[in-house]
Amino acid sequence: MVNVGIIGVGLVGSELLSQLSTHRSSNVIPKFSVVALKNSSKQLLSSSDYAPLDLSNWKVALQTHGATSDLATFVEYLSSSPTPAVIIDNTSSQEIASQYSLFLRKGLHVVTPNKKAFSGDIEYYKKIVEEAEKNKRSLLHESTVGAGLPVINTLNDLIKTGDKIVKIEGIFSGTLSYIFNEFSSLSGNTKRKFSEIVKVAQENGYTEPDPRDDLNGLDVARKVVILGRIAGFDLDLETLPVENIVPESLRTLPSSSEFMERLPEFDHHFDNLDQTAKNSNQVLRYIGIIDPVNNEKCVKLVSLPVSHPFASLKGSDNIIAFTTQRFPNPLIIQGAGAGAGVTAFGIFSDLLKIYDKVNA
Ligand SMILES: NC(=O)C1=CN([C@@H]2O[C@H](COP(=O)(O)OP(=O)(O)OC[C@H]3O[C@@H](n4cnc5c(N)ncnc54)[C@H](OP(=O)(O)O)[C@@H]3O)[C@@H](O)[C@H]2O)C=CC1
Ligand SMILES: N[C@@H](CC=O)C(=O)O
Ligand code: NA
Repeated sequence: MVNVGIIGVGLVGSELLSQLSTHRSSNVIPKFSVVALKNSSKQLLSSSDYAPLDLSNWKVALQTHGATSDLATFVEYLSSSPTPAVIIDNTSSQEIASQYSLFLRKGLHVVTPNKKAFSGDIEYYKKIVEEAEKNKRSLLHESTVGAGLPVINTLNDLIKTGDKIVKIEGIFSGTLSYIFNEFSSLSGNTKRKFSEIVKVAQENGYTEPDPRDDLNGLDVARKVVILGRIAGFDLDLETLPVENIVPESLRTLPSSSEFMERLPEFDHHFDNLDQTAKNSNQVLRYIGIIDPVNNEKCVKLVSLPVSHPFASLKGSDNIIAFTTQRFPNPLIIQGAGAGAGVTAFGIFSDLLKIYDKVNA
């Protein structure tokens, strides 16, 4: 049995709990026991015998019986588990990401869709990767790129088996994929306004808590940095060229709701960009590139001909193309790259890897 503590029970965390609960009830011998839950104000720990929490009622239990949130107590409880324990960080918090080093030293495995630790300070990134290895603990983050799509796993396998990366490029944002697939096409469908499409992306659970973190290119930049580092390039958010498509006067608005209210003022601006692309029979797409051969590493909005593979995506699909020494015709991964269900799937598949490892 692997004991699990979950920090962050928002969109992704709630879906993960639902998937774990279904898994538990359909397996004769359960693999996981969720013994601790936490959001930013409350936490719920099981008893000293680490009995599984009742997942049919966790929201009410956390709200009514939860103690005041305290990370030190939470970590102490999990690290005293008599069986292997995993901490899952389903937040986008820098504060939690900066504690992975402690979690690993306390003997916990770490699984997360939070990109901060892997795309932030490079020394901290190297330190936690080393600490995981030294302490023989897993530090898995498949859902940080392409949600549940097997992107990190594939890249790790390519690198560990000695392949050489020639180029990585793709559409790495479910939000920006959805927005431009809907907004910029050459088909004659009745066109929706840019701001309306952003709103639907938010309602569908694709966006970051503040959609400006998608539109400013930062979320894509983080993913490019994460893949670049795994591929052996010391990429940094500070130096990576990033095209920010948030209209300048909306960048400093204090809340995401104010931003969403004012975005319609710029619908004509996005219409103009689209029209310019259309004039040369092209569509707009937001892409990321790591191309060491041509020394190009960046994220940007581009116009592509409709015959380009990135131009024909659907919904929130991501597409990631790895060109390598062994795959001169790129190895391509494509599918839904955002949303609670597919993100929780990636976290769950990381958890299963840990279960298999500790039971090997
Ligand atoms: N949505 C998607 O498609 C994808 C999301 N991700 C990543 O998944 C993560 C979660 O996203 P999502 O579920 O949409 O986010 P939400 O905002 O819905 O949920 C975040 C959760 O984290 C909790 N939280 C925030 N800060 C802290 C803290 N310091 N201590 C304890 N709890 C905290 C919040 O608690 P409270 O409510 O009390 O503040 C809330 O429960 C993010 O890192 C995101 O980038 C990755 C891939 C795809
Ligand atoms: N906001 C992100 C969610 C996944 O990382 C996206 O749109 O891709
Ligand atoms: Na992934």
